[in-house]
Amino acid sequence: MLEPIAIVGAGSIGVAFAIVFTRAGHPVRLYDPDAQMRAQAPDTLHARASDLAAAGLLEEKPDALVARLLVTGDLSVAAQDVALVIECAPERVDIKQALFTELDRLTPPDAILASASSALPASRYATDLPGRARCLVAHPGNPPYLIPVIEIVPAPFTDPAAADRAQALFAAAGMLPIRVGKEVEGFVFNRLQGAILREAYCLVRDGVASVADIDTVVREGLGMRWSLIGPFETVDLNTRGGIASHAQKMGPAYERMGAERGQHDPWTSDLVAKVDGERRAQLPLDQWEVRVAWRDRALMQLVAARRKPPA
Ligand SMILES: NC(=O)C1=CN([C@@H]2O[C@H](COP(=O)(O)OP(=O)(O)OC[C@H]3O[C@@H](n4cnc5c(N)ncnc54)[C@H](O)[C@@H]3O)[C@@H](O)[C@H]2O)C=CC1
Ligand SMILES: O=C(O)[C@@H](O)C(=O)[C@H](O)[C@@H](O)CO
Repeated sequence: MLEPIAIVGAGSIGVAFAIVFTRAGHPVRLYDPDAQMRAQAPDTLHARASDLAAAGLLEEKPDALVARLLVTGDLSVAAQDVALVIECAPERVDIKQALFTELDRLTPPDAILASASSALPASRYATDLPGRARCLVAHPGNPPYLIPVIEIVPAPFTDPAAADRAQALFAAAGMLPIRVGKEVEGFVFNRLQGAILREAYCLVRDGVASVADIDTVVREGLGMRWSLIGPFETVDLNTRGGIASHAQKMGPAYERMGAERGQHDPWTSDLVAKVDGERRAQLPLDQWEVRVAWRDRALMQLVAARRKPPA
């Protein structure tokens, strides 16, 4: 029997995490103070699991996942003998602080207390807890049962073993944990998303493009490549000579664009050398043509898959 998992908050992300962990075979205790959210959670989980099954993405019947779910309005019931708590309550420090204080009292001392927070580091609400060493952020992309990356964000006081344990639990449940090295607001996922959103809002404000057209540029352009390769690999493969050549050619233009928005973070030669060094360790330049051809074959498969009518 796999360890029980507690999920606190039965909204969009809480129910999505309930799918992740019931699908992985864990008993899941889902807590919410709102009776209506509690009442609708099993049906929502069953409906999403049925969609997963129809897409060929679920190896069990949806009923099997619901059978592992216990929904409760009693936090102490949810917290009993769990290995991991995922807090999915509203994005408010006061609510998270109150919950972490209660969970620190109610859970076994070795249970990991993880917040799904979009931007609030654990040091904003766990610093004063006796059990703070087991507290951290585990920030998913929505929905986590389809988007595998999850950011494990330790606070300065988090025990590295607790972060390791959290990564192991999420990885065993089929997710792709990355360790964020420093506590910053918004971590990596939402800082990158925020950078794009800030520019997109400016482009709409200044009458440069419509909301729909900006979404098209990302969906039918940047996003197609980014669903296969990340932003650094994208420009590395776009430019003969790799990312160092890209920085030389495009760096001044990107610096001017940043200055327009009041941002002055130059791509210094040391920074470019660091980025280029990491890229060359992943892809020696003598393999550049081979990888470019791979990229195009992967894009061809993506284009072909998108042409297939949905089941
Ligand atoms: N929706 C998204 O795309 C993502 C959200 N998150 C984060 O996950 C957390 C939850 O977000 P959503 O699921 O979107 O919110 P939501 O509004 O869908 O659900 C929040 C749930 O928390 C419950 N709740 C309210 N007070 C509570 C309390 N004191 N204790 C326990 N539960 C309480 C509500 O009844 C509701 O069911 C937030 O911190 C959010 O920033 C993280 C990644 C993606
Ligand atoms: O975009 C996502 O899935 C996450 O990074 C989020 O944190 C939320 O969408 C956030 O931006 C709004 O709740």
